[in-house]
Amino acid sequence: MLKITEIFHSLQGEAAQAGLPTVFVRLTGCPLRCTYCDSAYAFTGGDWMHMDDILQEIGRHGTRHVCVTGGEPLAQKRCGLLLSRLCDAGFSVSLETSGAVDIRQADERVIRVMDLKTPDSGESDRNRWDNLAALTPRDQVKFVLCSRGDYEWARDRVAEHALAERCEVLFSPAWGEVEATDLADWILADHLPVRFQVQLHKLLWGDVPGK
Ligand SMILES: C[S@@+](CC[C@H](N)C(=O)[O-])C[C@H]1O[C@@H](n2cnc3c(N)ncnc32)[C@H](O)[C@@H]1O
Ligand SMILES: Nc1nc2[nH]cc(C(=O)O)c2c(=O)[nH]1
Ligand code: SF4
Ligand SMILES: [Mg+2]
Repeated sequence: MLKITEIFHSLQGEAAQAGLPTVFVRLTGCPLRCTYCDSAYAFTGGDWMHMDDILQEIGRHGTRHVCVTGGEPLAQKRCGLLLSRLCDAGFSVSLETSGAVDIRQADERVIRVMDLKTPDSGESDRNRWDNLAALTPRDQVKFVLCSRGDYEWARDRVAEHALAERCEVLFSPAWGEVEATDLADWILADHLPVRFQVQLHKLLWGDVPGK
């Protein structure tokens, strides 16, 4: 059984798979409290669901892509099994996870999108830097930026850990906190080897749950 806040069908709005029709499974609960979190409604509540019922509900939407998110999905012990079952069923699976948990729990077939928490998130002390050793070229590291200071911090971490040589690196504005055009100009001025992204779903539908 897993505690689930919502299962919904939308366009992937984040990371390198942006734009692909995807089913989202949002697991309940998170040990972090990022200042900007747009999914705080998933901290509590939710419904316990059997693994088979989750798979059946996902299958009902008829998509190839599944994104497991939260809350912090890997905070639930059975999440690793869900990810493997989804891979076995032939889905292309991505996982949104904070850098605060051991990402080795996730099947290597999964595209792991690991968020490294910046100083202005308020949770950068929780980053598990040993996760970097587990990254493969199919994974992605994401920085969600609240300020110019966060940008410079992220830029320096990319260089320090040669992140762009390990996997794709994403820089995203925290919604409403950094101007997207400013971030784009900073990346270009510094010739950073990173992918700029904005939350496509919020451009399309606004900041609403279930989209
Ligand atoms: C809601 S979190 C769930 C997964 C996991 N807890 C994590 O933080 O990666 C999914 C992604 O949304 C990002 N996110 C949350 N609130 C955001 C906001 N206001 N603006 C931009 N990205 C945001 C997070 O940084 C994370 O990369
Ligand atoms: N459309 C859409 N794409 C997303 N990609 C990651 C999301 C998340 O909340 O983790 C998300 C979301 O909430 N909606
Ligand atoms: S780790 Fe993810 S779900 Fe948890 S508070 Fe931060 S952004 Fe929200
Ligand atoms: Mg979201």
